[in-house]
Amino acid sequence: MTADDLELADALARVLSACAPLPGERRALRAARGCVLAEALHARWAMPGADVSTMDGWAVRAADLSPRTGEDLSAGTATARGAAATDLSAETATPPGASVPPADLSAETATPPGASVPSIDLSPGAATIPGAGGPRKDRSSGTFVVELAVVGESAAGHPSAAEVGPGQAMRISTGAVLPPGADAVVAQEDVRREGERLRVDLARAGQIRPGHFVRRAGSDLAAGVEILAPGTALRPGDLALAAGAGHADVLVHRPPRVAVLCTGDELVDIGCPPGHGQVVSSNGLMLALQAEAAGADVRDLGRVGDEPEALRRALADAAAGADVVLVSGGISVGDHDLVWPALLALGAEPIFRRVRLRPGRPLAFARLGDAWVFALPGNPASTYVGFELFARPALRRLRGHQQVERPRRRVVLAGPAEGAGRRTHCVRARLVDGRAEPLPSQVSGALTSLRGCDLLVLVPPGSGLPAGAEADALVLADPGVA
Ligand SMILES: Nc1nc2c(c(=O)[nH]1)N[C@H]1C(S)=C(S)[C@@H](COP(=O)(O)OP(=O)(O)OC[C@H]3O[C@@H](n4cnc5c(N)ncnc54)[C@H](O)[C@@H]3O)O[C@H]1N2
Ligand code: MOO
Repeated sequence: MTADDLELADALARVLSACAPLPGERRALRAARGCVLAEALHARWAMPGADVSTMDGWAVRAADLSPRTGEDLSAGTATARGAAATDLSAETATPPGASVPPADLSAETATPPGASVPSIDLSPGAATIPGAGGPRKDRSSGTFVVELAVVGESAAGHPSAAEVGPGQAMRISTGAVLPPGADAVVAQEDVRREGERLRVDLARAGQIRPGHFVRRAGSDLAAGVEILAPGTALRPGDLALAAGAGHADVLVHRPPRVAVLCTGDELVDIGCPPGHGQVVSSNGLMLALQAEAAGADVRDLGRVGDEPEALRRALADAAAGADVVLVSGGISVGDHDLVWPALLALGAEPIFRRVRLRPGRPLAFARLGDAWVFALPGNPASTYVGFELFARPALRRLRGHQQVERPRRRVVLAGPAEGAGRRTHCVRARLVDGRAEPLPSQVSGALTSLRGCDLLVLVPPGSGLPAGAEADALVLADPGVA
């Protein structure tokens, strides 16, 4: 027997248990935004594929700029006391007055576990700063410098096979592969090039440890790891990740095909001035847009009059090739409400006929051929609410989403909300200063009862709620965001 007069949760449970994610189809990445993955994606290679520089500068051996093991830091001739820390020559980029950036010791540049890190104390008062080529105190600036010989270049897309030997430095650009022999990068702001010599100001460059300004091979992703799980709703960043990790297309759940049909002799097309007793058919537009926003491919079948044979044909046509049919109007009990009898005449399997909801009580759900049919009441707010509460979760389930309902939020009412007796009253509201302000009209036949609607406040069965009371609400969109 057809279920009738269901509680909201019961009706939704029946809808969701009926609908399962649609089969997968392969899509180019460019066409997969918003789709839901039907497979696990793995990285086809490590990222980055090699050690690369994170700065424009010079590839060096960190040991050349660090104290040698066992060196007596206290007995040297050079002293850091009073050393000026900045080199404001033309080649350095730091503007006058700007502070010298500290060495980048973030996770990305940090020394790998197990590597030994010689420490250099560059503070005023520290004794000596040895270096491979012999760090020396610059007489004019008073700072400690290491001089390195310039050898070649590694540019992005043009790796160098040449080795950086002790006492040497190679020009390197951001994203370029670290050449053999080098294990760190000094930013170009921290050095001065003098012909074929490179002068590294140690007070300015800070501690240069192996891995400094280097993004290690595989530090982002190791080859073979899972990058995106099945069920992921794909966003631009996810698709970029898939591309970078070696994928040009993805297996996603096929989007549901939705047919939209409006019924009623009184309806006229959008753009036509209604005659006496006529109404512009706005529900078809609204449902098509709501379904598209839920990720469906929509076929708008326009309108059909209140004539049984024509209605049966239109419904059969709508169901052919559709996963979901959204039909508006003609689902109440009047002499001209012909949708339910037409569905039964077509052999549809009824699932439920009515829900304890206002607006949207005469709302039916059935299976016709291979399509799920939502017969939504014709009043515009009833159509809208019925779609949001039942059809949208169904479309999202078909599309493969795990989260199918609108986010729920506990809200405080800025004004009283009327109750609907034995029914849950789905009050349309705006979000104003964090509170739910019921729209002035709650008439289900009034289009203004949808204007600027941010929230559907679920007022439980009963006599209603006063201003200041709390209730659950479905959040339709961020305020002001389409
Ligand atoms: N005796 C009873 N009468 C009604 C009951 C009931 O329980 N017993 N329920 C009422 C409730 S609640 C609703 S909701 C409506 C639903 O009726 P229908 O689904 O049959 O809708 P229609 O009669 O076709 O239209 C209602 C209303 O909406 C306008 N409409 C219809 N289609 C469109 C469209 N495409 N675009 C814009 N507006 C549309 C239509 O002109 C009517 O004004 O039944 C109550 N009656
Ligand atoms: O159920 Mo109706 O949708 O209240 O107007």
